[in-house]
Amino acid sequence: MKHIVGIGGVTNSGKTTLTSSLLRSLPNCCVIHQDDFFKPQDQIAVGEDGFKQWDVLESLDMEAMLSTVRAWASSPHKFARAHGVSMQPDAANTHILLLEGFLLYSYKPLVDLYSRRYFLTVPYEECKRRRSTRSYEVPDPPGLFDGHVWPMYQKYKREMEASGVEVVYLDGTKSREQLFHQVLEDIRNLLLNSVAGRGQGPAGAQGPMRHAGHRKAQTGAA
Ligand SMILES: Nc1ncnc2c1ncn2[C@@H]1O[C@H](COP(=O)(O)OP(=O)(O)O)[C@@H](O)[C@H]1O
Ligand SMILES: O=C(O)c1ccc[n+]([C@@H]2O[C@H](COP(=O)([O-])O)[C@@H](O)[C@H]2O)c1
Repeated sequence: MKHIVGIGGVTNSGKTTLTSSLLRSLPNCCVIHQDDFFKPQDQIAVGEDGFKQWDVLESLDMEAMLSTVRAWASSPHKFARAHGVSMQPDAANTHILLLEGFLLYSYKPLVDLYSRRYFLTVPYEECKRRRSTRSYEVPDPPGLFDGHVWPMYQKYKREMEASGVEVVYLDGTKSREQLFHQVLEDIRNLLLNSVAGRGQGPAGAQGPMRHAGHRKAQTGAA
């Protein structure tokens, strides 16, 4: 059984933190981080507001990300081996791919492939506070959060909701432990139900995917 699980949501909501914990606890689990698919800086458009437009789908090479997902789907064993994930013999038929990122559910070719779509939220003030302590490869210029990051988050979230994509909202102000246990239990139920033949997700993975090369991917041993 192949399952693609999305860990999406606003910047600094705890996506990477949660994903790392899940990766250590789920069997035969690989991960792809959307941040690894940012285009080079010189390809990022500058908006009328003067800011580089990092927080739009066009700033990401989503075709390359999709190819990486397809590589996993076409041969999860091979993908796991290539990324140092050792197979758990007692769960040999279970394969999980975590996709982690801030714009996971806005790219149409991927949106139906998830067995579960989690979406972490944090309120504006907390998000801004966490973001101010974060250092990215390209540091935030003054005013970026209010002028670009938060408005784009709101725009994409509104569009996602309007398009009817089904997500499971998670409150990113809960403790790391609470979030981890909540999601781990939910995914374990998902796995049990799919083994029992009930509530099977789309397992994007089951579709007619061909193997495709990938640019960057990270994985973790279960
Ligand atoms: N549940 C949580 N409660 C409080 N702070 C958190 C929580 N999860 C993560 N953080 C902190 O928030 C910041 C962003 O976390 P991170 O996992 O990198 O978020 P994201 O991947 O969504 O940008 C980090 O400083 C991290 O330690
Ligand atoms: O990783 C990078 O190279 C990078 C370069 C410029 C900007 N970012 C920011 O990365 C944010 C998304 O990542 P995250 O982990 O905060 O959800 C997004 O809000 C961008 O503004 C990230």
